[in-house]
Amino acid sequence: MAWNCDTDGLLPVSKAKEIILGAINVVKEIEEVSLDDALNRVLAVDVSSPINVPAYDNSAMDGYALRHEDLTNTSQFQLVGKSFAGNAFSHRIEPGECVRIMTGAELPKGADTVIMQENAEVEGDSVSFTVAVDKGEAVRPKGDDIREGASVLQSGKKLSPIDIGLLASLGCDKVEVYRKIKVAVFSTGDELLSVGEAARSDRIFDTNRPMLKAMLTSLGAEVIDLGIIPDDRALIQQTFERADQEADCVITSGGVSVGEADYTKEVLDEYGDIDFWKLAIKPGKPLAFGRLKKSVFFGLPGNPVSSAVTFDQIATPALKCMAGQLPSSGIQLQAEANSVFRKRPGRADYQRATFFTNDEGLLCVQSAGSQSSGVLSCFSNSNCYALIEQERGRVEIGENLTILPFSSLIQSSD
Ligand SMILES: Nc1nc2c(c(=O)[nH]1)N[C@H]1C(S)=C(S)[C@@H](COP(=O)(O)OP(=O)(O)OC[C@H]3O[C@@H](n4cnc5c(N)ncnc54)[C@H](O)[C@@H]3O)O[C@H]1N2
Ligand code: MOO
Repeated sequence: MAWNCDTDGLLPVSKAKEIILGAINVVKEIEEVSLDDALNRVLAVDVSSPINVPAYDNSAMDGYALRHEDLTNTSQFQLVGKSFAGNAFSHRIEPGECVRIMTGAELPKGADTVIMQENAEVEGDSVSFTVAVDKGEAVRPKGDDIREGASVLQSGKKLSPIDIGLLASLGCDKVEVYRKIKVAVFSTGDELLSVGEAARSDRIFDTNRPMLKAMLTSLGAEVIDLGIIPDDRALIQQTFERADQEADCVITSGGVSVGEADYTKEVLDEYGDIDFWKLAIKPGKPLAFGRLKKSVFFGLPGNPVSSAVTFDQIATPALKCMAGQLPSSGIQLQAEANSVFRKRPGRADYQRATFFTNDEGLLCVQSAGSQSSGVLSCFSNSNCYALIEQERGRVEIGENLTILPFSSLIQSSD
């Protein structure tokens, strides 16, 4: 499994993903949660519908229900009653009769068509219609949306608000989901301060841990926050042992490159079976991955942009798979470069950028500015990656580029 970067060059991103996906296990434990607690949980069973939706033929409009064939014989219908949602007209309608009907109300027996009230003229009990309609007009037939027994949602689906609505329409008040994956996170580095501590001119705030915790929460994971661990061998070892005991996955940031003042590598060499890779990705070249005694481990690079991009592009697909989610591929679009994108061949570059439609309706993309892996502000102002492939060099204005719109993990879209 080891990939020796020194002799074989940089490890391609696709190869790294393949190795990682081959090394992880999907959680097995299933739990039942109420529909109110099901948002963003991963469905552990296939769901088929216990009922027809809608449960009965009903009207899509406020209007008049009638037999379509009668429209060829008469222009005057006799109004014989009313059908309200939840309070239906109980008799069969006979030839030449119509029933006043409200949106959602059950269609009277015998009726097959509804004409909206805007197209009706009413005089006492006599109704005539001003337009011709097709049979079945404004009728929502029983089972039109979902037939009883039909497959509705597949195991592995992360439940969205729409899925919650769909399950509610079936009357499901509980769903079986995989338990949340537990992910332990900590940062290493003597230069780090926790947010809330007083700023110091010789320290930086721990940016990665709150950012990674937020991304993990968006993913639906249970986060175990182990804080900032100083550069102390015994403390780092203890923290790895605890994290490994408590979590399915352990994520750290920093200390995976070639720096000296760091014990992470030493501890990991003893405690786990970890490979230190040099990935063909920018930002985020140094990355560690492997197994601890019980859990899997991702050592993300310390620079905040590198940490976020490697989490998003490398760790996220693996964590989704671990959580039982079906594989999904994000949207890729082609856009025209509206600015120069500087790049040297050698690594796939996930540059932060903004896409937009120009006055001619053409999809364009503009660099978000600094591509330094310490500059989060440009990341925050962007809405996509401009993905410049491994072997490609500088991209000139007017050339085509692949863009990857950010997922909700990176950016809120509204
Ligand atoms: N001689 C070389 N130097 C470096 C290489 C290399 O190949 N040869 N790789 C560079 C690349 S690429 C990256 S990325 C960084 C990654 O280094 P580490 O993962 O070992 O991270 P650190 O050295 O600990 O920190 C890098 C940088 O990030 C800051 N940092 C660390 N943790 C946090 C945090 N939690 N919140 C905010 N900022 C953090 C740290 O202060 C450093 O500025 O190495 C390059 N060097
Ligand atoms: O990951 Mo480093 O430059 O690619 O920040």
